[in-house]
Amino acid sequence: MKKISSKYVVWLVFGLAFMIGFFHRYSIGIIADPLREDLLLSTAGISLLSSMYFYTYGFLQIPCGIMVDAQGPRRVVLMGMSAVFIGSIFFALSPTPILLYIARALIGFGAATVFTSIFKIQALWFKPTEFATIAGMTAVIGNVGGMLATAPFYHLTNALGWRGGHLILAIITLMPILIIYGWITDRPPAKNDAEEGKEEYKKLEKSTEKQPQKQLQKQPQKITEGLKVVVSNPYAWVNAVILFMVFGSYMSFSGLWGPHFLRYVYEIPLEQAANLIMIYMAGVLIGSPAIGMISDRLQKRKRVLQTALLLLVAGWAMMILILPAFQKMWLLIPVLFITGSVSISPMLCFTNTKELIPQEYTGIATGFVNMAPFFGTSVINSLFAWFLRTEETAATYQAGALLFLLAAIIGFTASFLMKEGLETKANKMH
Ligand SMILES: NCCCC[C@H](N)C(=O)NCC(=O)O
Repeated sequence: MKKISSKYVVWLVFGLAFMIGFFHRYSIGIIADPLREDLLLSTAGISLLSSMYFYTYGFLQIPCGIMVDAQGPRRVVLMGMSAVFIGSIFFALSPTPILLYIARALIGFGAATVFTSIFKIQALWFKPTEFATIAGMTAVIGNVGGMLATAPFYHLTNALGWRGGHLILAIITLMPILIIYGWITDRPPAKNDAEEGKEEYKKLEKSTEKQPQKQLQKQPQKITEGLKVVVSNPYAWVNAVILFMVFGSYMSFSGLWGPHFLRYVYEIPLEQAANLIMIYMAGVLIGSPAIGMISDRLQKRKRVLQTALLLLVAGWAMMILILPAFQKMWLLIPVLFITGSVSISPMLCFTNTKELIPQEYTGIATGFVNMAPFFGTSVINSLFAWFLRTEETAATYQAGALLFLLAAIIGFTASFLMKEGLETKANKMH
């Protein structure tokens, strides 16, 4: 069977898998009420059900990265998406809450395989100077999945019920499984390397081992070596710290505290506050590829990220401290948009980590730094809740939101410790 040779099509198919994973991440809120009624779940039960995904997803990032480096992204995603497929069917047919939890954990496990895989695909198929742009697009495609899990999923489940909705999701999951199985290879066909023609691309290919997955299969000690290479790299830790702080705040604001912060601090109805979060998310969607493109054009990661993080500090300061004093709603809209667009700038940390670690360990490296935002979110969410322990007022929400400002300042400061990956690779080549 003729394999797909367009890197964009390959990326798009993996992107579809990423989108499905993101969809599941945010799907529980919409079906919480019917789940409560049908399976007698409490609020704590709903929260646990939603968290099952995050726990498995976060903890499995490094194991998934190891598998991706050892087995190649194609096999790992096939296995992962099959787990999502089976999990969706179990979810749809679950007669008891316990089976529902198991199904959700299975979905989380499957979805966890996709991010490290898509980054490996990007590393194997795209030129280093295209990497930040395509990584930015990956974040967009994921967020589109998250958006589809809101109103469109509401309408789907209104028509078919939560069980029917999950059966439809299972059918959609078959699409990337079948395409990847039949038409996708881990690496571009050899002739594509020649077609690329760029010196830089050829040199990079030479500088990395041709068949890393076979070697890893034969030498399990290479996995330990890969872990050592990644964990002992101080620059990978710097990127993890920035991701912990900035993505932790981004997920905490957009996923939990944002609407209530705006409601209390700007004295607006919750519905209007939720609409304003959409402005922040629009900033994320536009900022992600834009920042990646600027970074690829300038061939700089550190400087671009630093500029974005400085804007982020200014954005949070305006939103938390300055604008509430003046109650200028019209200014809040551009500030939210700009803060959203720079909140996503740490996508460059994934690109930077990938550039500092040999290509054979891209999976482990991506998995290692991708754990940080999940821990960051849970720590920031809990600390924020601490500020609200006695009462929920404008002052307590403002105090909690200062965590976002503090996290941005820490992220910005940490960015001075980053090392330019593109320069490092170029220097090694000469
Ligand atoms: N709204 C969720 C934030 C996601 C951050 C980022 N765009 C991303 O894709 N991270 C990787 C992941 O596995 O979630």
